[in-house]
Amino acid sequence: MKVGDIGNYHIERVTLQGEGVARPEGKVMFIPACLPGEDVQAKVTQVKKNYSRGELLKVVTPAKGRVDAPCPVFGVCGGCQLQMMDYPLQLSVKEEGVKDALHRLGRIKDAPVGPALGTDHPWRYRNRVQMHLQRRSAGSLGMGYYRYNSRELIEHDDCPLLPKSFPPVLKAVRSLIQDIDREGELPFRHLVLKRANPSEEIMLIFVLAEWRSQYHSKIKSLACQLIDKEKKLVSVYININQKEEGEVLGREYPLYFGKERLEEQMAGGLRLQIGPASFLQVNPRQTEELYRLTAEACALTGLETVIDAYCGVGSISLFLAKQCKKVVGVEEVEMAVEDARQNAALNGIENAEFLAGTVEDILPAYLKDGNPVNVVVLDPPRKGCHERVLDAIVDARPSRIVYVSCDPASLARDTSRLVERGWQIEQAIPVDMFPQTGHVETVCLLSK
Ligand SMILES: C[S@@+](CC[C@H](N)C(=O)[O-])C[C@H]1O[C@@H](n2cnc3c(N)ncnc32)[C@H](O)[C@@H]1O
Repeated sequence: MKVGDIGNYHIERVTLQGEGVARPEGKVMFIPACLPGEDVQAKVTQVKKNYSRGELLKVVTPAKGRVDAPCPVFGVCGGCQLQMMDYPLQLSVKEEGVKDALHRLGRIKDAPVGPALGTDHPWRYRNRVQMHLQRRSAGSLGMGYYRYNSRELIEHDDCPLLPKSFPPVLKAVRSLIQDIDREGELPFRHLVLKRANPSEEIMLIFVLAEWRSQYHSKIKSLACQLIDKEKKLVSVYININQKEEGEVLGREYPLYFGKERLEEQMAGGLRLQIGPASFLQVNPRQTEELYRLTAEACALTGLETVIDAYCGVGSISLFLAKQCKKVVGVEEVEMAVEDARQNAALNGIENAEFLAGTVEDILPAYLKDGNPVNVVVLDPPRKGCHERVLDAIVDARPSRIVYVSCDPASLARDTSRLVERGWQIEQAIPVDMFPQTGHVETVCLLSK
């Protein structure tokens, strides 16, 4: 096989990245945008020792579940991977993706997984978006997502995952920046929109490469005109991020206009104040399901002490507080911890305590001091938990660990460490928080 060869291939399965897997000559070949069971024609684009890659030329025999992707930039934009599948097939691919990670990466053969919990609203579900800004010339500003694995800007006015209220705000931002900053003086890098439910109020965060006092008047004019024009836009923040690569948001927030925080209200009546640096789950409907499953897995009787590690603004802690004796949240972003403390007060919750710092620093010391723990909830970012965290939890001997994961690979790695130490996966339920994309959340209950 060599680059440029054209051949017909049978797709055995699909990865969470939306790539079909074929096995020509016994070696793995990845071909994007294929469905399991399809016969396709593809051109070889890369040949490595253990695998190759191809470009899909034609679907020869389409499989059940193939649909036309509605978004015109699907396949080019890096945001979605599964739009060419109908929704039931997406759910089964996610369930298989979690099983495969636990079985193959975690070497946990008998983990009971699934079925994946879907949603009635697989479009326009996101309450947060990050857009990248690039100056094309002094008078013209590009705004969009990046192409997969690249920094090339893919411009598209109406991403079908965003709520209807976002595109008008994005258009107004672009046109006002072009009016107010004709010379291209302001070093914009990105912007972030966050939307609260059910008020639908929006916070806008402009990310700049640096801050200089002479930017103040232009920024003020931009923010005030935007807040005046877009009625749902109630808060504008400036964030400074000097790094070109990596995280979109930097640590400094030198300025804001309008409201300091948004307020999210959950179905059970829980109110959450959200600042600009605080994490908020992106799919509010499915978040309710995620937290309901988390609470079910915790099986609290009112007598337990719960640790909520990686707690953000305290959402899971406060969701569980009424069902347990005490909950202790740990979070590294100080602004989020301030939000969490305010949120406890706002909801009249007195049995929740929040500690600021990394879980790997705080939790081992906290548990070593002999503080009691019955149930541990872990909801780490994609990279998963530090080994120190898992060791400290094992030594503290809680009765349950509920691992809420947004990455099947790190879930597999971390749970396999726990399984090696005598823990057992009781159940792992994938929750589809991110329809059309290859991302999947999993609520995994472990006991000993
Ligand atoms: C997936 S979010 C979960 C937040 C929260 N449980 C929720 O449902 O909204 C992960 C959180 O962990 C925080 N975080 C990331 N790494 C951390 C670390 N090493 N120690 C403590 N917190 C961390 C992030 O700031 C973020 O708030």
